[in-house]
Amino acid sequence: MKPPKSYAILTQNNSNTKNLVESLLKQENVSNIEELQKLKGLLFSRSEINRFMDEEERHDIKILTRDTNQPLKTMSSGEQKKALLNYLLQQEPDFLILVNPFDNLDVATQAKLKDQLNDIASSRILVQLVSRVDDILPSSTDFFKLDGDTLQRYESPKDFWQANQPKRVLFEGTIPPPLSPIKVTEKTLVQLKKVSVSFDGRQVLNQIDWKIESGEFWQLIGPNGSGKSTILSMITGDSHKGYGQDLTIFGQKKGSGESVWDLKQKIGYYTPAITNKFRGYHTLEHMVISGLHDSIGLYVQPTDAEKQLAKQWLALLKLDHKKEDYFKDLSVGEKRLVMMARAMVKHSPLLILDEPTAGLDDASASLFVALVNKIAQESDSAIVFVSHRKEPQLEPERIFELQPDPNGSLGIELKP
Ligand SMILES: Nc1ncnc2c1ncn2[C@@H]1O[C@H](COP(=O)(O)OP(=O)(O)OP(=O)(O)O)[C@@H](O)[C@H]1O
Repeated sequence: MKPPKSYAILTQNNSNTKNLVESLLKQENVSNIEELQKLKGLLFSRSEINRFMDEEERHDIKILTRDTNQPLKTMSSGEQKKALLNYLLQQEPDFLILVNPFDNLDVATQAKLKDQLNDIASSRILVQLVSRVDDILPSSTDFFKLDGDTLQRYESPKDFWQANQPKRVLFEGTIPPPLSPIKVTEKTLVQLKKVSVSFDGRQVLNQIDWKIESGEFWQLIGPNGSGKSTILSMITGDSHKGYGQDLTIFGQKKGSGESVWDLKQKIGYYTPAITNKFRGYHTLEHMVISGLHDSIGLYVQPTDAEKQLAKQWLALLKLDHKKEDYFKDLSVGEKRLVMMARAMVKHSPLLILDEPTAGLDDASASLFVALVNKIAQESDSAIVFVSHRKEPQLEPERIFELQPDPNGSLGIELKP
């Protein structure tokens, strides 16, 4: 018997992924993929995990975590995805829609999930929506590209692969300088000395020593659950686990009465999930300028200098023609690029980028990485780039790896 069809849909920055997914779930007719009409589909995506997380936090409804005490929010990405896939399969859907299934997963977990999905593909229809061509499953039988709302079908796999080889984006232009540089006197921005963290008696970090100095470009790597987010949240002040530890940030020992506002002022933080907080009517220009004020939206009239700066950043991202558009009307990929400018506009002394390329298409990821390299070269900001994916163009000077161990992860510096 022939295995079921497996559809691969390449999404790009302008793709209306949400509309397509909604139509498929509502069992509506979607042109070029009519065979799925009236079949029952379920969704495997980051947004579904977020929805279940919300249910848990707001209404105390535990669905994916029925069999454990641990809240979904505190699980590693691999643990969350596993829980969601099991839950979906129990409901025996006719087809599964997979949106960027490998994002946020470490290499070993990606390989495991890939095997599992290839197995599922032998008995169930899969519809993959992926923004990176490398993520397309070998089981794919039918190939598409989503351009806005238009689903374009390729005649053959060969046509698809010929048309969609990832291109390297070369970065042109220079990074706009900050309006008012933020002064830091310390050379050492962050220092962890023998930092150990445990949750519910389980040790996650074991005696971590790490020093981040002004202007350094670090990549932080480590498998799912090794403690990367735990370290970052101690640095940004979002976790109380830093107290009582030997952790010094911008010259101030954690727990010595440092101001969280002062800390936030000096740290630029970007993770794709932040994008969801900005749902109001903010123009792109105001979005970029709001990065100077650390606010969601702008409550004061921007100055001419601020407008000029926003214009330069938007030009760099080739989005200047949309500066008066509303942020909420952009595609996901375009939103990410604007959020990236927002995080960088101030030239914070420390810039933390937490899996920033997740969900971007190949061209935008390449642009993003080129921009980060450029910032590293041209500015005084220290950068910590967290990523599972090997971004071929990324040029970190130093790599810090968390290596899991039964007594908590060890922190080791690797050669780039
Ligand atoms: N508040 C918490 N309560 C219980 N366990 C937690 C809590 N926060 C984190 N953990 C656990 O600590 C471990 C490290 O989690 P962390 O999120 O720091 O890993 P990570 O390296 O960032 O993972 P990923 O790459 O998947 O994001 C995981 O096993 C997670 O389940």
